[in-house]
Amino acid sequence: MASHAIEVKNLYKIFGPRGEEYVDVVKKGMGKAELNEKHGHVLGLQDINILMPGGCITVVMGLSGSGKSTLIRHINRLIDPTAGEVLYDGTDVCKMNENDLRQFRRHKTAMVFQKFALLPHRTVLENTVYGLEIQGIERRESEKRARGWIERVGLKGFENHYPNQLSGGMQQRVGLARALTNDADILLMDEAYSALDPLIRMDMQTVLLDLQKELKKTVVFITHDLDEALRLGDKIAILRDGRVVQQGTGQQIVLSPADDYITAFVKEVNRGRVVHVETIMRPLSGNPEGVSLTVGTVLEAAARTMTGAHVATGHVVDENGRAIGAIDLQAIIAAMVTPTSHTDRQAA
Ligand SMILES: Nc1ncnc2c1ncn2[C@@H]1O[C@H](COP(=O)(O)OP(=O)(O)OP(=O)(O)O)[C@@H](O)[C@H]1O
Repeated sequence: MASHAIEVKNLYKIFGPRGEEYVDVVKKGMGKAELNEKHGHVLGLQDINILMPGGCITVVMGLSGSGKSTLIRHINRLIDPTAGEVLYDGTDVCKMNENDLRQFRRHKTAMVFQKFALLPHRTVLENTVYGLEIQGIERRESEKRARGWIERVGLKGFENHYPNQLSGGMQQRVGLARALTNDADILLMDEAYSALDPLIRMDMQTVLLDLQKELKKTVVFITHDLDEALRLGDKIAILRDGRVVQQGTGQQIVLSPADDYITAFVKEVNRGRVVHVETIMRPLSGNPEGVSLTVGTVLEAAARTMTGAHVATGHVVDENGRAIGAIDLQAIIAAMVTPTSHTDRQAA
């Protein structure tokens, strides 16, 4: 069975007329500044290797100019790589012929943009059916599907409104409904929520997480916001200057930042709301003691439960209620305290 995973392998993008000529020097260690200075070419991405598992949300995070948009645009080949592969279910998107690429883009991928990209003269319904219209799907069927998704994203009753009659959050819901109506396996979201107010942004994150529980699409989500990355990402890849500096689960990144750059990024994160009890539990020795904490409970909630029950010990249980580890309040508090730097942590 197809896994619907996306595998980015040894990907390089060097912007400029003779990018291919400089792949080797970059491989040998020439950095972005030197390449620009000596050869007038821009190093967009270098040696990117990321497995984006099917049915999961992979977040690509990084500051402005780190290469996030360049990377996501390779997935539906809006940009051709200078070297490397982008495999989807084993097929290299970069080698598809024109017809296969058109089919892939139309049927397998859908994009959600920061600026919504809605057609202003079309209503919510007409914007949502647009993709199906292009595919030549019969109106009755396309409208039925569109109305279903409009309802799912919480816009029932707004079908006949125009984009300028809607708030930013509502417009982004239309963008999401339009993308989902396509029924594509891959959802590409490029800074989709970055223009929204914080509360609306949280709402939209919740909408995506709720839908994803059921839809299990392969989502690639670009953001420069770590809180958003930690909330949404089953997996997070952090880019800097066109390179992946660290990839893993949010917890791995917060607990074991790969270098001082990532440490600085995660410093302000409330680890109590990110790290799960199973991550820091120790093996059970003897009978389970204290309060029972289900896998997935975050440290802050665990500490609250223990304090409420006036105990300093607990055990972690799996989905079936089986005890799988032990934990105590002291370990929880220790894990909630942020290490000062990567170097300090290594020395500790
Ligand atoms: N068409 C292009 N020609 C030349 N350089 C480019 C081109 N597109 C992107 N770049 C450069 O590639 C690097 C990565 O850019 P990219 O837009 O992918 O970063 P980003 O992380 O998405 O940034 P932002 O968050 O600001 O959108 C930057 O140095 C950028 O200037």
